[in-house]
Amino acid sequence: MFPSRLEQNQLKASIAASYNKLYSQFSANELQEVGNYKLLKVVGEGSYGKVYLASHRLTHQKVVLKMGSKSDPNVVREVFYHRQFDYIYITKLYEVIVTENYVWMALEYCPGRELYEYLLFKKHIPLVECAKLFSQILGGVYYAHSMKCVHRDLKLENILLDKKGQAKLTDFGFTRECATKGTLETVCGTTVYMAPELIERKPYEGYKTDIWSLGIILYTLIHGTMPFDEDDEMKTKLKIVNENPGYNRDLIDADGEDLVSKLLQKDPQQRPSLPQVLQHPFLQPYGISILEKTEKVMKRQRHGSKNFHSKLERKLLKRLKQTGFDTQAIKHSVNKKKCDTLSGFWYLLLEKEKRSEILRHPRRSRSVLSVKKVFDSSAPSRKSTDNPKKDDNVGKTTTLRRIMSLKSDTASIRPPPNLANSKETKKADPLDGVSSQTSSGRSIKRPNFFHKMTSFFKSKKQAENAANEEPVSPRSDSLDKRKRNAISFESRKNSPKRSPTRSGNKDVSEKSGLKCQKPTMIASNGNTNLKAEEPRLKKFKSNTSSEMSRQTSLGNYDSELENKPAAISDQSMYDESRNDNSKVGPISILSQQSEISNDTYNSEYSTDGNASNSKPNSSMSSHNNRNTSSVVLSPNMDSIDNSSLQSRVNGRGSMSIISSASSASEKSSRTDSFYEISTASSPKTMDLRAMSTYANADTTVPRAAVGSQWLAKRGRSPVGRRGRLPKRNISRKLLNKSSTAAQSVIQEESSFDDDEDNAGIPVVHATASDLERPSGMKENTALDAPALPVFSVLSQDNPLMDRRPALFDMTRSLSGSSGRWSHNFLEDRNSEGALQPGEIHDEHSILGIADDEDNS
Ligand SMILES: Nc1ncnc2c1ncn2[C@@H]1O[C@H](COP(=O)(O)OP(=O)(O)OP(=O)(O)O)[C@@H](O)[C@H]1O
Repeated sequence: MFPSRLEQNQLKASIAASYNKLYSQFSANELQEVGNYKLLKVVGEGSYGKVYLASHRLTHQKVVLKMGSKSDPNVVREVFYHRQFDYIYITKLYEVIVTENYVWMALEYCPGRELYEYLLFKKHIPLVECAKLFSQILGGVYYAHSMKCVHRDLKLENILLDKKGQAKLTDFGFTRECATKGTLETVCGTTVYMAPELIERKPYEGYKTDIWSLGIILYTLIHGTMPFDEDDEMKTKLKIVNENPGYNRDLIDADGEDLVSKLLQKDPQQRPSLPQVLQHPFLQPYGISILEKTEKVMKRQRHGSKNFHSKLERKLLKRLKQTGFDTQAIKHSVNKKKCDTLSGFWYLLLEKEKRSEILRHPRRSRSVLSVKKVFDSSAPSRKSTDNPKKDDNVGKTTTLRRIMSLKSDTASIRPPPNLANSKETKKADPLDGVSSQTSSGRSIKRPNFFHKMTSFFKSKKQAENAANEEPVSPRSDSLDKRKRNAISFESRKNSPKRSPTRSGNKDVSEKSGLKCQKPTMIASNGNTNLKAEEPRLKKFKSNTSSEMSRQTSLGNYDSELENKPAAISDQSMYDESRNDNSKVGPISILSQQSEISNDTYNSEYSTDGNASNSKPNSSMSSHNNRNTSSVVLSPNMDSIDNSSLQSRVNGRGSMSIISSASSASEKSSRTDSFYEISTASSPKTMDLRAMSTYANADTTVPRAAVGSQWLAKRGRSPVGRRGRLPKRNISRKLLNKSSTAAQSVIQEESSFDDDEDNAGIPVVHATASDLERPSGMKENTALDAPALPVFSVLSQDNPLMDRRPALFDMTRSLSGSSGRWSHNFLEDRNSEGALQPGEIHDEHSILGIADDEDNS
């Protein structure tokens, strides 16, 4: 029967509504999904855009999605190196999604955030905790070095804390391999972390400059201030080259000072090797154990230990196979480190399974029966944790009360919320677990006997607290002292009356906008005084690009920028567009939209992660602001009101322009991480490769060529999340035309290809002795560059103004089912000298490590 008119109208309305809904989904500006990941919230902001917390749609595992521009060579570099690292102290890169304009990296989520923020929160880190965290950092660096990779931008901001509070190395944007070059020339990093030889523009050994940066990190962790940090960048550099740092004896002990001074030797050859550092007394007992662990992992990987060998992996694989998955394809992706959809899925599923295993078989230490065991085992662990040097002393008095008393030293220092609430933290250290439960007041869902016991002793201990105070050790004493200082400082902070000094600080702090004045606590006779000259801890983002003068070792960094008004205006335009983006409304989570998006992502393009379109919702923005605020949380936070924080955030655009335009000014000294391109080389064409000289090709990833798009892109980079220019250089020196002949090669790694050609390719690994390069060894010229695949420089309309590596013209998602780079980039171009599809082939993976393994 023909529907009535009313029914017809209803049907029409329903169709129209569906149609409109579909249309609005298509035209939605807000980015909600990328590949298989649903964006949840913004957790940070990198050089090229926001960093999102996301959930993997198939496994519901949390990851971080970091956006990078395809046209940024550092992004290529980052992915290239990062995906080869598989170690517990390095953030895991699960998947890489390449869209039309962007590269998205799905990374292991580290809820503890940056070590920098943690340090700001704690003001300075107690020595024992320093030893532990620093050993973990060393573990990550040692692993990377053993694969002949140097990080070159080691700093507190590039170390994250995972859910267990473990340090993890991240941000491999400046990384390069040293297998083909003994000494490097390209100056990159962050000024305050730079070794003297870098400042002096000497050829340098990458390993040794990393060790210097580690020294800066250790010093800063202990003191809460940086050893060489002046408002004037030139002064900072002079200090780095000529002066030794001063030590605060209240904060550092003799071992610590010894280690820091060794790491900060001006002569790179005098700096110790990483195994030597890890064996240093200051780091014990953590150092040795991490050294052994790292070497074990390296050995296993070197010998090609295979994935899918553990019981859990085999079980999981079997289940997948039964479900109809192509397990061969999964294996292939994982073994080849493709970082595509399949390997991302596998890693995340495996993690989920591991977690379920742990839940199914909880640790005995958490059961009622193991209370005694926990407490017994806690004694030596505490002994080694809190005061390794007083082991004997502690060993004699391993009573429960003693343990709790020791515990109180660290319990007074609040960890970041997500660390405090971390179950894993408790697992890792039962005593810490007790502390976090009780001090954070976190309600435990099912209090068991262990928890009851804990609370009982805790309350008893509190009652007897003052009376039971025991002198423990110099180190613990100093912890106590600092704890008292911290408390005293807290009470001062809360006091409505502020000393003139502090209000003075507030002014400085508010005016400067960028620096966090950090009062130093000088404990004398139990009293806390504020120093008139207060050191500070600033955040040094890799956020500006400065061209180091090649004429003078301490020359003007910024002269180049003055000649680049276009780049600066591009920058401001970009800033404006970013501001606009932040005004967009909330993202709604649309189930239907998700389905549609998924289809899209499974097609050739995963998704379009267009930053200009990826408009975060207001909640995201506000979260981001919160984020930013947390960055400027200083010890002096009582003196920084919200408005000043906000003004800093808002003032970033102009600040970034000023700082990029100014020369060695005060501002530029604060925004001083850069990647110098003058010694870098442009991408190589096949033709050029044959005829060119490769002078100064310090890297093997693509570099800016004459008037390259990269320059323009960098110029339009968003303002860094801390109100400064993006981390890496904005001003890349324009190379003259001939300099395009100075080439770099993209070392295409085997896993981007599907074939098995590279099976059995030798893997280069460094031994500890390899890492000690003879001082006289010079950097190879680029002629020594390995015979690796080369991508041509394909000019577009204007060959001078648009030279960029063809790699960036790819239009196929890396995470696509085939995982092949598209050959589209070879088309529609002035293809003189262009690389033909057949020429993209597997080459020796210099860094190829064998197979994945279970680091946990
Ligand atoms: N794996 C992660 N887990 C949690 N947060 C992360 C992770 N990676 C990055 N973030 C957050 O995102 C912020 C920016 O990330 P990151 O520093 O790696 O980006 P970037 O592009 O290198 O930025 P910049 O160049 O400004 O340092 C970090 O400060 C951190 O807060």
